[in-house]
Amino acid sequence: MMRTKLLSLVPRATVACRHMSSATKLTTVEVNDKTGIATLTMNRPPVNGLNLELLRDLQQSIEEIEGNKSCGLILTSSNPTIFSAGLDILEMYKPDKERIRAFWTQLQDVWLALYGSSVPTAAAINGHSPAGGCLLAASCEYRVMLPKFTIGLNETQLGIVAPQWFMSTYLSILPRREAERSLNQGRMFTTEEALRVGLVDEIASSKEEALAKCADFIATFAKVNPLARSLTKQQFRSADLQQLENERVQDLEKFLFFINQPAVQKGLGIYLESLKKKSKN
Ligand SMILES: CC/C=C\C/C=C\C/C=C\C=C\CC(=O)SCCNC(=O)CCNC(=O)[C@H](O)C(C)(C)COP(=O)(O)OP(=O)(O)OC[C@H]1O[C@@H](n2cnc3c(N)ncnc32)[C@H](O)[C@@H]1OP(=O)(O)O
Repeated sequence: MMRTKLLSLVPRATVACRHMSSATKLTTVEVNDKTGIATLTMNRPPVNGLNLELLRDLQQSIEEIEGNKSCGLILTSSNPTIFSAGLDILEMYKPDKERIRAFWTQLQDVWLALYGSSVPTAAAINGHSPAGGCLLAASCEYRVMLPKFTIGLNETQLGIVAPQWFMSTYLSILPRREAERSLNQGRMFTTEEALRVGLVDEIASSKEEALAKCADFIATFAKVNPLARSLTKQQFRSADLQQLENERVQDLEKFLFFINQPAVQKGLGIYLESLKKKSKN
């Protein structure tokens, strides 16, 4: 394994990091030698749109962290204002038949790996986090968010329906009434609102502070037996994980049927146009 000191890329207070993966282009993994915590950074400009390749790299990085006996995983973004814009709409608009199957299957794999991860997980949400971005953050056990950003499962606003496992992820954090209402509304929460409803656990004023708070959360497990901790986590999450495992093929077919509806394609086209117009103004 390649061991590179990345002192210039990390805050001064951090002692040393092992750069575990450099082969992947869209994610990086750095393990802090002192704490043993791995930081997984998404790096797909301009908005960390979750396309097939980013999802593949995410899964590879999660597996790398699991296999490397890291004490925990912190998910974050290299973009200073966007954690992740969610699924790359270009994967779903006028899709290629084979690629869209691979894309959705890969998204399932990433969720199974992250939601079911055996190590403690936290998200340092250093920017906007709509839809699939929110799903990733919500799949972690703890969330620290920077002010003046937004987060939420906004699928209904785009005319699409969040599948059951997106809902289960919300329900693992939010009270049922809040989860149902905000999913139906496609509500995006400001950082402060997200804290109030419990969608995020803490607010930090900088990315460094968010990473430190995530590391503090992970450190709360330092004296807990790791096997007891991970089996307990698994028991909490196994029904949700098992449900998708059992229904993977049906879930894929439902997604393909839904996304290929002319009305859904039309809606996605209009939404993409509105995003493009906005970015030109
Ligand atoms: C019964 C049920 C059965 C099955 C289930 C069926 C269906 C479920 C299917 C799908 C589930 C989908 C979940 C998703 O994740 S959908 C994606 C939702 N994402 C969004 O709505 C976010 C949209 N983007 C934004 O709000 C903003 O871009 C921003 C806040 C993230 C960032 O704002 P900025 O002002 O900083 O940047 P922009 O100028 O807006 O964007 C720059 C650039 O990026 C393009 N872009 C933005 N987001 C996306 C995206 N998600 N996909 C693709 N492209 C995106 C944007 O168009 C700009 O492009 P140009 O520079 O103009 O080329």
